[in-house]
Amino acid sequence: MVTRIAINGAAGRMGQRLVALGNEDKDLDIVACFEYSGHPKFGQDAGIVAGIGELDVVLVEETTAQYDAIIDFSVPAGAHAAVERAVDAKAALVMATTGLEEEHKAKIREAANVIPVVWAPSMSTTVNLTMKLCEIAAEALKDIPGGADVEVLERHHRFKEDSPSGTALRFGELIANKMGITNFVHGREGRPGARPHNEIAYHAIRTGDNPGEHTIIFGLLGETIEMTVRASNRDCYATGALQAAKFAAGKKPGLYNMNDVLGL
Ligand SMILES: NC(=O)C1=CN([C@@H]2O[C@H](COP(=O)(O)OP(=O)(O)OC[C@H]3O[C@@H](n4cnc5c(N)ncnc54)[C@H](OP(=O)(O)O)[C@@H]3O)[C@@H](O)[C@H]2O)C=CC1
Ligand SMILES: O=C(O)C1=N[C@H](C(=O)O)C[C@H](O)C1
Repeated sequence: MVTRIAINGAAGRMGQRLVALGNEDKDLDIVACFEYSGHPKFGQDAGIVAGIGELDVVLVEETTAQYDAIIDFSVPAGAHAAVERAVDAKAALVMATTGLEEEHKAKIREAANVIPVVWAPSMSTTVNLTMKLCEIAAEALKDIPGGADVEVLERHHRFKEDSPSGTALRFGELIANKMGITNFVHGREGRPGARPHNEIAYHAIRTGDNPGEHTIIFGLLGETIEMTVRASNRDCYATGALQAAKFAAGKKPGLYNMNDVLGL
């Protein structure tokens, strides 16, 4: 069965890869590509913008095309619009945008009462697998004598607008839940004093064109374990999101994550 998809933020870095890879997938049909009307590429063919030649799908704000799923990699305002579009169209929603405010998150949760929603800060297989591994480590180390200090480092391209990454925050949340940690800090400066155990620190690095890298450190007295997961390009996120769209289309309403999609 072919899944008809719409892509929101289609002229962006991720949007272009979704257009290119979605077009190669015989089980998918790209029927709509959304951008906001002020975008410099608005009205242009989405395939040309993505560098794959004409697709006959133009960057628009509205469409009469019917779609089974909408994939959103945009900005918070764009994500808000994507939720409304999905609910109006009774389509599945794949929500990938990070840096959302509580009002956007509440809207996504509310939408999941009426449509299927896959929502994840990273659509990458290896990132989601690393999250599982970190949960195992956190469970094993939570009561270790001397304590285990958890620090989450992330590196992304200089254009990234939110910080720390949604993925870093999710790593912290999952580990904190396992270890009973309640304090979170962002970097350190001055003289903060000895590190308390009940704390996870995030460190966000922004350089060049890095498509995404996360290192999770569990530091003990006498030994350290670190897990690093690194993207070589954006296709790991795009293929995951396309897989999520196929998974969600036709599912019953509810909130799903990439573990559901990937069977992790
Ligand atoms: N979950 C995951 O696996 C991943 C999530 N992400 C997240 O996806 C988001 C997008 O990343 P990326 O593609 O690198 O960012 P880009 O800025 O390259 O792309 C976002 C696109 O959305 C456009 N846009 C802005 N406002 C709207 C709107 N109201 N409606 C529709 N489109 C709009 C932007 O236009 P303009 O450039 O003019 O602002 C741009 O074309 C980020 O939040 C990022 O963190 C990224 C990779 C993986
Ligand atoms: O903006 C990006 O590029 C990425 N954003 C996501 C995040 O904030 O976690 C996922 C990925 O790391 C790439």
